[in-house]
Amino acid sequence: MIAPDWRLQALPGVGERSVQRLHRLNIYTLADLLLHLPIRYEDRTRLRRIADLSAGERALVEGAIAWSEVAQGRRRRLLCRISDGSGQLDLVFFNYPPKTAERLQRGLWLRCFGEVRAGYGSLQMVHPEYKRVKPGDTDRLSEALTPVYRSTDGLHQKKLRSLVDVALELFAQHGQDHLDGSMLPESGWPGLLEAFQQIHRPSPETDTQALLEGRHPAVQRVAYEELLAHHLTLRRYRLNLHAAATAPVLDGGEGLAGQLRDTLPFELTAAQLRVDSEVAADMAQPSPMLRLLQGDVGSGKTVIAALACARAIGSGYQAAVMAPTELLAEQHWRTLSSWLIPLEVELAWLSGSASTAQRRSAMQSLAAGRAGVAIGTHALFQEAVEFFRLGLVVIDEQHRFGVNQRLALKEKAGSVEPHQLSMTATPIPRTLAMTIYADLDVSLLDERPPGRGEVKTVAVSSARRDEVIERIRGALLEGRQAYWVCTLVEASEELDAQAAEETAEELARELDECTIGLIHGRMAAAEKERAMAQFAAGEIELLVATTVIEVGVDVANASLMIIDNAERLGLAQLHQLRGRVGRGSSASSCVLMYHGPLSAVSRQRLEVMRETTDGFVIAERDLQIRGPGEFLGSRQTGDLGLKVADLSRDKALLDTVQRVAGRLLTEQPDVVEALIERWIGEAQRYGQV
Ligand SMILES: Nc1ncnc2c1ncn2[C@@H]1O[C@H](COP(=O)(O)OP(=O)(O)OP(=O)(O)O)[C@@H](O)[C@H]1O
Repeated sequence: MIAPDWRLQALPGVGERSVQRLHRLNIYTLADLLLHLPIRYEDRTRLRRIADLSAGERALVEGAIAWSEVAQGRRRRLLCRISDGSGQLDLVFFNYPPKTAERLQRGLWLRCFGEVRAGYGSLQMVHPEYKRVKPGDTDRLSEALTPVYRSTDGLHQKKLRSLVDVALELFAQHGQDHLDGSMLPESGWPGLLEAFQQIHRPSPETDTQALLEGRHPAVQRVAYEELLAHHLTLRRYRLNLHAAATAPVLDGGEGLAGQLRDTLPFELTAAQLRVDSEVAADMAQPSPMLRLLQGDVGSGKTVIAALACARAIGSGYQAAVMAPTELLAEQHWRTLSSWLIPLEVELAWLSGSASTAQRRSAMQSLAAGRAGVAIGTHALFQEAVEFFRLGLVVIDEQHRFGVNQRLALKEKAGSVEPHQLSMTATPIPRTLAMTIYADLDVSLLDERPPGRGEVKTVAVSSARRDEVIERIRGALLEGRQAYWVCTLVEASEELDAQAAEETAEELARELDECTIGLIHGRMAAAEKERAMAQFAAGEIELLVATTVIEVGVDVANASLMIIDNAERLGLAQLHQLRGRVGRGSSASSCVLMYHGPLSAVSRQRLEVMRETTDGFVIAERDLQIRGPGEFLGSRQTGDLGLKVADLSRDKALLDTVQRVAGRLLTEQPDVVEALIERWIGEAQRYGQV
């Protein structure tokens, strides 16, 4: 602990209202205050001569009031001219309190801080901060640059500054630096207290740009400690979990899993066999499995999930399969039904489009233990779904669920902890995965099932749209199917849906001999399902879609994809979309159609897409081009709850974070506890991360 009482309420002058306001800024403890970094700095350490000022800068000046007057006009304003002997500056106040005009009388010596602007014939400051001082009294000038923080209504900069002051003071008195030089990635970094002082109270010579951009060693030092604390929290969580015998031992399902393998229409790949045995070994343990299955698009993750379900059911337990969208849940339901119903497994389908009666009957069959597998979207599982004996949870598309959802799920299983298998089609570079998913074991499906056609990718300008249309016509005439993906153009789903509708109409005119279908996020679940089913059955030849089809959609006969406005998408999303073709044996193509001149980043992305179809290579390149923010989606990085560290800016720190974390966990558990306590807080705060 840094201070005896670390809550905000314990601070002098902090009442319930201030606490509420601080919460709005995500500040819950004194540590959070220290991690609330300035967004800019102001220099109030030295007085400037008025003659030296120029418009646009913020400066501290002083001078005697030469005259002041109330100017009537469209808006009444108080004008007050000060002079320091070198020059003159006008102070302008609108809507000023009546007392101000009385107070600011000729002859008074004022010290002002504000932004200098060009006025009529002279420089001015509008609404400067000001105070009366004695001429020449420079003793009380600040010694450090003045930080400006992101704030909220009713919480003034002054108040925030004084709270940070108190936090710094308490840290200086009670705070301990737990990391010695050998645990830091670089020598010469400041200690923690010094780092906070340099950030919140920098000396006038400090390179503030480096501070604001996070390159400064002081910010790096804090970011490093924050990353370390997060990583330790996840690793400790995993260690504790492994030590606890709270999960059911699911080792009785080999028979059912074997039957499933025998009835599949294909042989498992070597990678699938390996991952299946990793999963089986975990499930046979009395500590809960927390495994992340990373498989590139089309690598065959669903069958791994099905085998895991079979193992749970064969051991007398139930499984839940959760998907991020209705569309995907529906697809899982179709696939798993076709594989498991022949083995006499009952499935409960918690569809959003099912009638209340159907839903109720599915829930009853789950509660009574008749249904072995429940399938639905994440939202549906949050409702009052009761299980008879839940032993396994499969979560598809890991990166769409934050850490909290991961943890909240456990509650469904009562006193036992279900085994958990997460699946993601977004390959995550190793260092990143190890840092942000340190609580999970990772399995890789790094092999595509045999017999898949190659996907050729081209980038074309929208000026060549006519050629693209002809290409679609050709493919459809050969009996193939195609996707036309409209990417996010408008800020709203509604406008996007509209744009997709218009595109579909346009294409219907241009390709009038073809059957064209439409699917977008604003359609009712049942309508979407119908469109998808028709496409899967070959009744629709060209499917115009928004990015709702990004994940999971699996139609082997579709061998051409046009991505319109491809320059707007990140690599991960492009890769996902492209993964919808090349799922059958015929050769496929993906046309990335771009509009207008390309930015350097877009050009690089399209090049990467042309060069490779390997998701892991793409992920690495994505990280190089843009960093993990875009790569994981801002939600995911946001969900990590990092305040200072930035995974893309600070990726060079991650190796040391892992190495030092390993050492601390084995050699200095007390330091581990202290770091977690200080930066992450107690177990319930972990839930908020
Ligand atoms: N070993 C295999 N041999 C042949 N086909 C396979 C094999 N494994 C899976 N498949 C088939 O490959 C297709 C893709 O599998 P699946 O939908 O599980 O992929 P995925 O990993 O979920 O991909 P995505 O993330 O892109 O949706 C399915 O039609 C599936 O039946």
